[in-house]
Amino acid sequence: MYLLGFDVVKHYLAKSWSLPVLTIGIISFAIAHFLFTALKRTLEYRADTLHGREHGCELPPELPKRWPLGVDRIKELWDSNADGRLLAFLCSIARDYEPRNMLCQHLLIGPRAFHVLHPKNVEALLSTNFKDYGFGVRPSVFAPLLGNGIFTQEGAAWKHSRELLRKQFVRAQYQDNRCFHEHVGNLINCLSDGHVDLQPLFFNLTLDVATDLLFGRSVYSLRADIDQAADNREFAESFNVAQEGLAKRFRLAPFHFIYNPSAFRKACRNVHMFVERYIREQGFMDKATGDDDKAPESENATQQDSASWFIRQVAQESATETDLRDQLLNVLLAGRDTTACCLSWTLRLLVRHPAVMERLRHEVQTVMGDLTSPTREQIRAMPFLASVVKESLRLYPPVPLNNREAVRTTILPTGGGPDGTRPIMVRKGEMVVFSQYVNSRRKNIFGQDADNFRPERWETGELNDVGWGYFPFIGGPRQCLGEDFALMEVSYTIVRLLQTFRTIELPVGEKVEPVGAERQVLTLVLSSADGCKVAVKR
Ligand code: HEM
Repeated sequence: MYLLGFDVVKHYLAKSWSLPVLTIGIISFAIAHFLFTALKRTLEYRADTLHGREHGCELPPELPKRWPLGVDRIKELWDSNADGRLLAFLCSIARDYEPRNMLCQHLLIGPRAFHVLHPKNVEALLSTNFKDYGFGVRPSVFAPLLGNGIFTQEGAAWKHSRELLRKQFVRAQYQDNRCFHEHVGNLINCLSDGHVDLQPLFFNLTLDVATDLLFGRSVYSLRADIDQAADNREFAESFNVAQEGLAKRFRLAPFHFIYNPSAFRKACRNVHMFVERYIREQGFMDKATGDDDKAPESENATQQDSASWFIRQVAQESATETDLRDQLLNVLLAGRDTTACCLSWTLRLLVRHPAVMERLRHEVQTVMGDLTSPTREQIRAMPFLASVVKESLRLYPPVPLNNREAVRTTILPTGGGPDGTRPIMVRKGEMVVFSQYVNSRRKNIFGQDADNFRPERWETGELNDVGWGYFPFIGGPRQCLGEDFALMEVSYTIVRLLQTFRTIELPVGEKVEPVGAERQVLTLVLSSADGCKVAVKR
């Protein structure tokens, strides 16, 4: 075909009159293509408008703005982000829409974006009309580090990855807590009586645990000052740099390609080489694993069997070494920072609420007595601990802000029109933003004390019908696969810290601000700008 086309072009060029004819032909084709596309878009737009009218759709109000194109709003957004208070700013806007639970805004550049607050709209977005939405530019933002894995895929490829990984996570739920024991021990060994910032240590902990689970080999970043191997250290550092790069690209969204410095590329390369080398050394792609593999729950399984079991199972269904590498890195990214942030915010809240800390200590002591190393059953017998973590995830969801892009024109069930009850049409290519952080502070969802840390609200039954008002792990088909694992890791760590240290309290002179008033760092996840400083005593 190609050669045939080439011959035709050559034939025309050979004739003296052919060049102008060719030029006119190309210009005519371009104009025809433009007109055809414009006509197609106009017809689609009209058909969508009609569809919206038939369903009684109306737009929600626009975000009030003083300057053309809402430049004032964009500036406010920028300033509040630089000040570490972007989410507080979004909450202040949402307050104006409280009774309707819906707002709409136009971005300076790019398509219209709807910010949904109403639980019915969140449900439509993440569950009922799941198929109408995609990730937009997310896959290409994350591609340099994550390639092609569950976190970046959509459609059939995502379904395959989801099924593959889901099986491993279901099995992982039967595991005992051996996977946490060693690393939480290393964390505790880093702490001596006195003041410490727990936040960076929690990031090390969750990296060590996640690499152990996924690769069958921890990078032991908590042993960096003792005996961490050089290649592990290089991996841990490179992974941090690569992840910071992804966060920067994420903020640039459609212009993410602008950010691709050599340090970022080098960090991604190092991470890839580390994982590939390990896959090759262990022969994960060569060994056909089968039923005789000792599953982690089997009685004869050793710690090593449990540790490399995950990677062997994923290897079995990965076509190439790169596929396997990408899947592992996707899960590592999904599970590492999120869990560290949850731990950090929970401890920050606990030291600022001594009565809650005291009640939690009492529960841990009652269930555990003199036993250390809590089992899954023991952790499940601590309902107050579960409420504390749930409340911390409500006020500080590690993924506080998220979005989807409509892949076809679709409808949100409520929030449009003057009384805020009409459905809203979302046209193909428009964005929908959703935020657990903002929703968590809605008084018409969580009551008058929505801003306060009160774990008891999860015990009284007052939130039995909260439904899609609470979604820190989102929900629907793309619900977090690591939820159970993360909750176990967080709970295990808190129990061990409380058992080891007689007191864990706010250091003298540390600020006590109202919940949500502190400075925050928003990357892909939400962390505290001032860390998690505590005073510990054995
Ligand atoms: C407190 C800790 C965690 C929180 C709050 C959390 C939250 C989330 C959220 C909000 C998503 C959806 C992202 C989106 O689609 O835009 C997600 C997806 C995911 N999470 Fe988690 N996560 C946590 C821990 C973990 C852990 C420990 C793992 C694994 C070890 C993990 C594995 C995954 C995976 C594989 C997905 C992708 C699911 C899919 O797209 O089908 N997460 N998580």
